[in-house]
Amino acid sequence: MATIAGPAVELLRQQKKALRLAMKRTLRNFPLESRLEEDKAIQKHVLSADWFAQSRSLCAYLSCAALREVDTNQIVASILQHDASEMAKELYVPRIVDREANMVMLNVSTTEDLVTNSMGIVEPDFTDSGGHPRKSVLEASHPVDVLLVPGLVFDRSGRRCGRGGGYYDVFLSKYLELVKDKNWKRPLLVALAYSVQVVADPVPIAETDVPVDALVLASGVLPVSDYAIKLMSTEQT
Ligand SMILES: Nc1nc2c(c(=O)[nH]1)N(C=O)[C@@H](CNc1ccc(C(=O)N[C@@H](CCC(=O)O)C(=O)O)cc1)CN2
Ligand SMILES: Nc1ncnc2c1ncn2[C@@H]1O[C@H](COP(=O)(O)OP(=O)(O)OP(=O)(O)O)[C@@H](O)[C@H]1O
Repeated sequence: MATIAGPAVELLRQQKKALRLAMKRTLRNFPLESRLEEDKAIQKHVLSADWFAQSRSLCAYLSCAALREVDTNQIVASILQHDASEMAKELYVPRIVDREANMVMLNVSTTEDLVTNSMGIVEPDFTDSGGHPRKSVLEASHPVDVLLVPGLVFDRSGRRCGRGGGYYDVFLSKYLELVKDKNWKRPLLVALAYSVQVVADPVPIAETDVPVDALVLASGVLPVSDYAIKLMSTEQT
């Protein structure tokens, strides 16, 4: 096996590296006004979706402007600033643990819980303001309904290429395993992407890459898995 897997793995690594480089260039050339326009439209689609309104617990990434990630500030603010008439939603956000692709999703209840780390990414501390450890989504007594994931390149089948850390792939495989073990309802994996981040050719993937169920684009919500098509069928673009 090793004689076959070796060169194949190396080829895939090179293909992904080239794809990431090309997409970073594309994003640099994507005009700011278009980016802001799409940020607004994408977040509006999320905020007005039934699957979002009905969700009680979510994981979401905290967008990094320098990385030109689709903005999640309005979504995060909306989750944290529910008014008395609405049911509160629980939010978990990523926190890097080490350089070995380990990441946890920690519960936060206010934007004051978030601080910018050395990589320019906003993250929560491991402990809350009272010094108590924050709850990890892996320790929660119930599953999240929706996971909003970042990424660099996507195709229309939901294949995803991230920044190369493997953080999301490792976390998602762990989390989906837990969901299966507990017999929980599977969460919807939803990626937010600018129009230029969806490519026509299939994104090269390995067995460990976890595809998403749906993409939210400026043009609308695009469910891609059978699971998402069933759950989001009224919202296809
Ligand atoms: N907003 C956000 N939070 C996240 C992620 C993410 O992609 N976006 N992650 C998802 O994994 C984890 C952090 N992983 C990261 C991986 C790479 C870079 C980064 O700055 N990469 C540079 C290149 C750095 C280099 O090659 O030396 C880049 O992509 O331009 C940032 C975060 C957890 N939190
Ligand atoms: N479930 C997993 N278990 C162990 N290693 C993994 C797993 N998933 C990915 N990796 C490893 O992580 C590294 C980066 O993977 P990949 O290129 O798929 O990351 P990415 O999707 O770009 O990043 P991210 O998931 O952080 O957005 C690879 O060496 C890959 O083998």
